[in-house]
Amino acid sequence: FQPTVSSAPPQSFNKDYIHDFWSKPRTGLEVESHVRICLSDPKYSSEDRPSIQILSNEPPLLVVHNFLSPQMCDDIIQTALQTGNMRRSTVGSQQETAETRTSSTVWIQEHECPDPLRLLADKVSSITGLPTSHMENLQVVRYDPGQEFQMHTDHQDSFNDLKCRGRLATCLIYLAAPVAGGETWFPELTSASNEKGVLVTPRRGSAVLFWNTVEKPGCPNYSADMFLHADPRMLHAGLPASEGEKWVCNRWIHPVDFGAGVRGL
Ligand SMILES: O=C(O)CCC(=O)C(=O)O
Ligand SMILES: [Fe+2]
Repeated sequence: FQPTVSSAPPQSFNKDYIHDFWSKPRTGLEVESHVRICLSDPKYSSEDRPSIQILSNEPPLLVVHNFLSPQMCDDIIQTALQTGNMRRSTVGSQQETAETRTSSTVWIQEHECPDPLRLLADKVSSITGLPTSHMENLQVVRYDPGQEFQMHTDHQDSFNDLKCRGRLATCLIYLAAPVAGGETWFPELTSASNEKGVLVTPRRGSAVLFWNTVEKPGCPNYSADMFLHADPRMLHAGLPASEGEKWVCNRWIHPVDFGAGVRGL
């Protein structure tokens, strides 16, 4: 396989980004080489080399270290703070607060922090093969010690009723790592060497990428308006940190274009 990756400017989705790499199960080596090719575009040459870890190949779960530079992570955190709008995080399409999610959230738009957000969207687009116009605004989340996001899937079947449909894929980035704890835990992704599932340790600038739904673009009979089922294997939790702040941001990708003004769910 040889995915085509264009050097189009980030915001204009170029059809060359489209590839059907994720339409069938892949080996870890295939996933690694796909992601390496996507991120080897000359426009990323000034950045630190990404290093790719495949934590599960089916369903795919990967971590890309150096996805964003430390400076870009700080810029996103500063932008979030400057809005003065951080509020208790919510869950679900009704945006309700819940005891299961105790962090604070703010949504930021691309014009508020252009370079990091464009770069982030562009890389996610090239890896997933989905256009940047299918992405929600960036959700920035701060956890103080003891705060957490209990077990959940990022897609919920009720999202099918929304115009924007569901959250096909997630790119979660650690903007600041706590001193201790705060791992992201995927308990269903067990293997001989990982009986308790996969535990991802937060590291500043690292991205965690995964698909949330059983149906993926390019799969047989896939269409943008089909019913999307949450993949129960992708259950995960943000565990509480015991010391230090943890900051993350989420970029979620939908099967349809949001049109002008990408909003958060
Ligand atoms: O904070 C984490 O480690 C996970 C966050 C998460 O799963 C989410 O925001 O949907
Ligand atoms: Fe999540």
